[in-house]
Amino acid sequence: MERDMEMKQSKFKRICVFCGSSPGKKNSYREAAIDLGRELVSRNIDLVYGGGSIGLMGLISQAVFDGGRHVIGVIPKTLMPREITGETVGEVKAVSDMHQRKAEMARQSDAFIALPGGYGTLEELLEVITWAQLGIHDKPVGLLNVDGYYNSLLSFIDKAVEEGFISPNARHIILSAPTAQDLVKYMEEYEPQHERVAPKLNWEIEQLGYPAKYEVSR
Ligand SMILES: CC(C)=CCNc1ncnc2c1ncn2[C@@H]1O[C@H](COP(=O)(O)O)[C@@H](O)[C@H]1O
Repeated sequence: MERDMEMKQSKFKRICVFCGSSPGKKNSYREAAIDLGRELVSRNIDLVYGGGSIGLMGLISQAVFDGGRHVIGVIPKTLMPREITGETVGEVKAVSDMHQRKAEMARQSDAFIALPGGYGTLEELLEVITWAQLGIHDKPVGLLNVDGYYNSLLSFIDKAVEEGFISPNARHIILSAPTAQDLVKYMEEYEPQHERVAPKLNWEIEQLGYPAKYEVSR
């Protein structure tokens, strides 16, 4: 038993989860959000997410909070009224806008996972993939492909590789699996394979809003 716990100890301290502000139609989406929350708890991983209690965001944050791990909700001031996003469990970090929210979520986390979601989730997911491609970070990005929800996105990405718009190396940035257990395991084993195109520090400063004293001259 003790050995099991030991084996489950993660190299990640905090994972950022992007997910729908809606619950989706199938039970499996809601179950996957809770299951991922419990997987993080079992590996002693804290959660960073977009704040609030609506949709899958609410389910995962509650599961991680109930499991006794730290939850950080990063939420723009304009979305803070409870009638918009509901109650946030754990720590709340208020930011000024959506851009700052993404930068702060990225800065706080060691890896990213996308559960099923809509435009917001896709936008957040594609942004961290793009940042990885550019060498802004080298944190693993995982897609929890619940009931094949993301099959068409993955096919589209394969098409983009085939047509020469995404390099085969950059295709490896996205890890995917149908269950939280397998996904986190793959992410633990991830080694970046894509080439870096920019000096890392410059990008970090510009994109992730690092303190001005580190600013580089142009
Ligand atoms: C005004 C309005 C429609 C509010 C809905 N309430 C919301 N509250 C907090 N974050 C949200 C909300 N809607 C979208 N997001 C952001 O977009 C992502 C989910 O969007 P979506 O449901 O996949 O597309 C979340 O990770 C979150 O960062």
